[in-house]
Amino acid sequence: MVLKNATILVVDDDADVLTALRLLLKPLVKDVVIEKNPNNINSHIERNAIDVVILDMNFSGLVNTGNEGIFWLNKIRKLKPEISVILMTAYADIDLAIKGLKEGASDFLMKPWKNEKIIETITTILRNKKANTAKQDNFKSSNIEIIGDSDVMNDVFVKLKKVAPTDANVLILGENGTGKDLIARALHDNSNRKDKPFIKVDVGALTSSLFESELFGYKKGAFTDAREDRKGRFEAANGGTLFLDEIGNITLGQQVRLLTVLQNRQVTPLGSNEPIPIDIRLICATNVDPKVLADEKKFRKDLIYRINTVDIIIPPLRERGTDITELSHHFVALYAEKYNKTSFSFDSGFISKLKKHDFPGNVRELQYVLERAVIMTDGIILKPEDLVFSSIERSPTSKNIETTSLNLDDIEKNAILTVLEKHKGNVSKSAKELGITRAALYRRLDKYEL
Ligand SMILES: Nc1ncnc2c1ncn2[C@@H]1O[C@H](COP(=O)(O)OP(=O)(O)OP(=O)(O)O)[C@@H](O)[C@H]1O
Repeated sequence: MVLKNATILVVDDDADVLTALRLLLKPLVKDVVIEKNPNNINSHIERNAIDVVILDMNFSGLVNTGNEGIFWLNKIRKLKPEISVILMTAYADIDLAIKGLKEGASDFLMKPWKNEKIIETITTILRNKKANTAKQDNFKSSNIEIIGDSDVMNDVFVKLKKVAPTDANVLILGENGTGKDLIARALHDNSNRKDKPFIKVDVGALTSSLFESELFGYKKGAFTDAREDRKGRFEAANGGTLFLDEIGNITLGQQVRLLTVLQNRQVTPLGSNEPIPIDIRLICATNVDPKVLADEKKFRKDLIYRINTVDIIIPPLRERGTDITELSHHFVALYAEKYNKTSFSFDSGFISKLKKHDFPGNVRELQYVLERAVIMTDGIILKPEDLVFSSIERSPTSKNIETTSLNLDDIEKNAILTVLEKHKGNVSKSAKELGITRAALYRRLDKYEL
């Protein structure tokens, strides 16, 4: 796909290396240009539309600058900053390669190289470039970067681009952790309402008594604890977007109340007789199987029609092909920065191990696994052993749990695992049953390393 249209320049003073790389890449890319003498880099990049340069770091003393690779890297960056540079280095020069990353190289490869690693590195660089250009054209958002270049995700992006500027109600469907929240925000950020509020409510986690007061607001004295007037979330979102998450988990009674507000386009706070007109764009999301939503005993058809002018189905991570590579580079770079670590490179088995896992917790699970890997590793090359998959995503069984202990932590851990098992790993439902927020449940999952 991206490789097919790429032109690669390989610069190395070893003729065998040039031949081997040309033979490897020629069938995959548009063109491979090879060059022994780095002094000619300039004319190649002026003459050809080079996408990626694979650059050796040692050129038997052609220039005397400490290191030739870094010298030529800087030249390329100065002349054509849009060209990506991959440094080729021997293991002993790894510190220099890291210096190269800091100076703008996209990645480095170690000699002797593995063919699949070279192809994967080039593909990732080209994909990131393409995704960034596409995002600049399509989905500009100040703080959201939605990674993905698989066909299934590109279909999602095409739909998002069409729907975002309209006021259509959108229903986002997808498993836990697929990015529904992120997509909802992106829809708002790319709509005409972007300068107005974006209000998210996790309706699935609201108890029946909280549902109305939270959504519709209340007047002072409406019930015992109502010590002052409080705006509901509908009113808070006025002019902007209201995002109702976990909509598939609300009761039939709650569905009726929601439908009434949506039909009348007005809310009446508890304890008041004066309806307030509301102007919101509604986005809903759920991880509930669409078949359940189609079951009239569980979900009202009239409500579904109202919230679902357009539906967007976010595919699970295991169906997104090589997006996993791109997301991994993204998260590893993010966490390397967060934890003040150096740039990381991936051992060839690292991505293979990720690809073999089926990620029931989707992108969120990948994110946690990579954050843990970045924190725990001592090296600069991430290896398969650095990946530890969490057991909570694989419906845990209470058989593993110490049930006789009366230690409070054990009891809490036990309760969490039991509830997670009951709800097949669904964090929202589990949090609701445990009587805590999703954030509080995630904190405990972290605490018990579940
Ligand atoms: N395509 C993506 N690119 C970058 N980050 C992503 C992507 N998809 C998801 N994420 C990240 O993964 C995490 C989980 O995403 P998000 O909360 O949007 O999922 P969700 O489907 O709403 O989950 P849940 O069903 O549990 O509410 C977030 O940190 C989000 O930023």
